[in-house]
Amino acid sequence: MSHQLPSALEHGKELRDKFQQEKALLFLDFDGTLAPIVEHHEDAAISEKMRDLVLRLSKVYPAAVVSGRGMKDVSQRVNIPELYYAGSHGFEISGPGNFLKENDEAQKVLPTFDEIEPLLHEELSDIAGVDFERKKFTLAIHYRKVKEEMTDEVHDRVAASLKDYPDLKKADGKKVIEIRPSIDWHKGKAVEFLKEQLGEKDQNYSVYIGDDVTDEDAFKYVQNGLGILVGDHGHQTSADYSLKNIDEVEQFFRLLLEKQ
Ligand SMILES: O=P(O)(O)OC[C@H]1O[C@H](O[C@H]2O[C@H](CO)[C@@H](O)[C@H](O)[C@H]2O)[C@H](O)[C@@H](O)[C@@H]1O
Repeated sequence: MSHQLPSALEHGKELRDKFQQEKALLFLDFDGTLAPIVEHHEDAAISEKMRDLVLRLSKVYPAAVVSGRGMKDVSQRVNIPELYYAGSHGFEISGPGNFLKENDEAQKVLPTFDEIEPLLHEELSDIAGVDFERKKFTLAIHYRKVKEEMTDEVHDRVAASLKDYPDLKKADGKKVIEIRPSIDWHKGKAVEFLKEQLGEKDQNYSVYIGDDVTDEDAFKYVQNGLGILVGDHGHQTSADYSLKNIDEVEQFFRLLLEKQ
């Protein structure tokens, strides 16, 4: 839980010195970290203030955005062309100079997504408030607007439908079920892959900032560096520091930019 973690803001100056010394690489989640959580996923937006901070930071620390959103979607929302973007929880990665890397194994699962998506629409059609978001390599089923007493039913029906599809698996996020390929790939592995693209040789100290359970894959997997949890997702965390909310993320970014 995040309240057991030291505050990244309170330790800001020592962290800034460490990041400078280690020439840190910066990995940033989008929803809940750069953009506030909102009722409808299509309305999520990064503020001009935050965009400017991320742009300035990326000139000091090579940076990537690592998101559960589709790669195009998140890159358009952030709209800083100089950055790398890992979308669909890392299954698709883009970067400057038309860099594009899609997970080959996940490509083979695309027809299964096409098959199960209409079935799930049908299966959940009588539950008000369910909202689908298809990303290239993952399918989100949002239940933020579903009545509290019906959310277990959404989980149960999705789990039951997935029994016939061993090449897909279910993961949880904030008021969302994420259906992903049953492949050993996640945000943490995407970060390891991105280190090669972003850093110079031997530059692999990574700072990962995220708010959701799916960011735990990155907190756990990132060996050399540290994780900062934004807010509290209600589960155990492998992060090293915490920030209370997006305002604190902004303050932390400002602090990192001091003395440059
Ligand atoms: O990895 P992230 O960049 O944090 O993306 C995780 C999911 O974020 C989005 O859903 C979440 O944010 C929505 C907008 O605030 C909110 O309405 C929803 O309840 C949250 O789960 C996005 O829509 C998903 O595709 C991402 O996987």
